[in-house]
Amino acid sequence: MSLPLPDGATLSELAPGVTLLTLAHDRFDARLSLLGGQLLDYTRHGEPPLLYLSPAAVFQPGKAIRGGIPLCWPWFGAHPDDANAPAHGVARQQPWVLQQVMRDAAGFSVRLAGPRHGALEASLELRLDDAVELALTTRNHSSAPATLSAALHSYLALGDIDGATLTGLAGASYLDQLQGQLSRFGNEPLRFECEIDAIVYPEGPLTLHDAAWGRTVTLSTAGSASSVVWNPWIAKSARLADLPDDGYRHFVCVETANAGRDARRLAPGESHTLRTRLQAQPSR
Ligand SMILES: O=P(O)(O)OC[C@H]1O[C@H](O)[C@H](O)[C@@H](O)[C@@H]1O
Repeated sequence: MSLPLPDGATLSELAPGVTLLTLAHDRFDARLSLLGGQLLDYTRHGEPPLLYLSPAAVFQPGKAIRGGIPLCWPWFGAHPDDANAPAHGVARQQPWVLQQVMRDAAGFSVRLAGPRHGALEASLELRLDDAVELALTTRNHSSAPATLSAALHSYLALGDIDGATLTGLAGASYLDQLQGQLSRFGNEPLRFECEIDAIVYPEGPLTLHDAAWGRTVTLSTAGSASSVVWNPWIAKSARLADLPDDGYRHFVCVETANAGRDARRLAPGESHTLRTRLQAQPSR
């Protein structure tokens, strides 16, 4: 029996083996790929998109989709001891199972079951209304403790990288992944003027300010003490086949995470939820 879908929710095939859930609401439209359990876009009517989806993204089972909110799970970055394991874990290349779609006056709630990796099992809850909320839960089914790292790898769309800043990092420590160095931010907002790839340890919510579109996006998190800030800049954009050469101008990844020293140890039977809420607002 197929899953009952509320008004405004439809399933279709985006590409061979890639199922798409489209959500149409009076106030916004969104699309979610069951490959990767990945929100691809969310756009409030009359506003620019919240998320960047690369026009050169590849939609193919076994490949990660460049853009939206990929789920890095159950490890972030390179596997700690297997050089052949895929970067950012197994969740983003695998099909997730749609379990429930509900609609109310304000929006949609969606529940997905994710892949299992060893003793770890993932599930995802999404709430889409005036904001976007994701909760990625990991359960350890083993009788032994297990290590987890993860990220909600949101590609936040920008009108233009020029004039974009990130606030909420004053005095925060960070691991510069390009230099392999631990450092600390000063009090100035972070500007984007070159490649950046850092695991940051903020004390509170981060806000991305976009001068070109005159808006801010605030990320409120729970179950997380780290975020990853990434922009590939010019040379890396040119190297990435699934990103246009000027792609770096149109997004910054601000990824709510359990990464670096914020990786978690799950006791037998324990579960952990990594949560983020993305709220866009006009700049004041
Ligand atoms: O190209 P991907 O595997 O999707 O990774 C894209 C980026 O993801 C994160 O932000 C990492 O910190 C970066 O090191 C990586 O380059």
